[in-house]
Amino acid sequence: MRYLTAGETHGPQLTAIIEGFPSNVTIDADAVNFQLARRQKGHGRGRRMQIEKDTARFVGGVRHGKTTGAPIALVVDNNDWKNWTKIMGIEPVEEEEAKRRVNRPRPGHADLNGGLKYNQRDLRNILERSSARETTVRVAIGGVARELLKQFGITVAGQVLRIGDVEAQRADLPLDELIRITEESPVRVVDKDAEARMIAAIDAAKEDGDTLGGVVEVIVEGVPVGLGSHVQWDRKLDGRIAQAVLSIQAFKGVEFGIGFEAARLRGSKVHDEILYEDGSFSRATNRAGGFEGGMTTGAPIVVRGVMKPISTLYKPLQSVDIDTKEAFTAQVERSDTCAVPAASVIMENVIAWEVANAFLDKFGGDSLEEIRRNYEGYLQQVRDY
Ligand SMILES: Cc1cc2nc3c(=O)[nH]c(=O)nc-3n(C[C@H](O)[C@H](O)[C@H](O)COP(=O)(O)O)c2cc1C
Ligand SMILES: C=C(O[C@@H]1CC(C(=O)O)=C[C@@H](OP(=O)(O)O)[C@H]1O)C(=O)O
Repeated sequence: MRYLTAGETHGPQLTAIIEGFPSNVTIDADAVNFQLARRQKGHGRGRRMQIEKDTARFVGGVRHGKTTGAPIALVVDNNDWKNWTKIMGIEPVEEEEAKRRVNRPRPGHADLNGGLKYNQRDLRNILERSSARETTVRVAIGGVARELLKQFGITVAGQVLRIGDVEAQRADLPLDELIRITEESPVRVVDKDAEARMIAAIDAAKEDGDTLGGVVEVIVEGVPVGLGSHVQWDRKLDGRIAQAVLSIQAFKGVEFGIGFEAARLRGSKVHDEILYEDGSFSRATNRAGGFEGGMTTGAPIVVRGVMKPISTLYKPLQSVDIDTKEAFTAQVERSDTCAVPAASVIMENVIAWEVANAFLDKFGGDSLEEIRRNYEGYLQQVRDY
């Protein structure tokens, strides 16, 4: 499977096309929209989230609630577009005022690199596309992927582990409970004490015109052994997941299982011993986070991602005016203070897509029925091994 997205943050809509999705999968539009609603929540978001009410509009590939095997096309409208029609319209505009030109690049955003690379003197042409607004459709795509995963009992959930210097106690709960509890938290944690301190830290950063990043953990349960492959670099599923996580705007690091901690431990404290009980293989621990050789071990996938602090600062950093080349502070665009809770939902959904894609690579078929036959045959092979 593959997908492409298009659209600008203040343009009319974000658009996605998914190619290669199998037929006969029930698409619960409410479940997809639930993912979009989750992405809009979280303490620390700016005013934009009050303007938008994101919903996915399916415009191809789904009929009477089921996929047909044709490309799935979906659209998320930007409510804010009505305030930007002149500035973001296709037609040329003359007045400088109507352009809302950006000429003082924000350190940490895509503005300067993008301007130089695409030879754009209005950095709005860069920020409009680099904006994390694009993640609306990626979350909708993840929501579609989850509809396939659901058929095979695969569940994805996330929690925030850190915001700035406040660390939350990691909750080790059944995933449905984790989803239910984090859903009620404005910072997507289970640890109530940390929740209060995280909210206070976000408020303090906002007060100072500053921003905060953090750490997010995502868990995938119900994956069979053997998704991904050791035989070719780009078929390693941990590698694909890492790329997907790092493709989320502002994500700068990724780790699996005990992750970077492995660097300071001996091998005996890192690897997961192999057991054979009740007719099947298992592991004493899951320090590897569900991967060996780029393939799933059958244990839950455990991935953490690091999000840097938002780069638009209301007390802006030093920058340079691209016209005069004079020192100036960076431009201030309406912005979030902290988007780590929202990013946890994005991370869940981009990972859901990668797992669904690897699932199809392994059990590939054009219809759900064909995939199910292949899947069940493989499970029998594993049982008989
Ligand atoms: C959910 C979410 C919301 C974001 N909101 C903002 C924002 O309001 N202002 C901002 O400057 N950056 C925001 N970002 C981060 C920028 O999009 C990102 O830093 C920029 O595209 C440059 O890419 P890079 O940080 O990956 O290098 C957000 C990121 C995410 C995931
Ligand atoms: C629109 C979203 O996030 C935006 C991501 C973003 C950025 O620079 O990445 C900048 C802000 O855009 P605006 O200036 O329109 O408020 C965020 O609100 C969203 O998540 O749906």
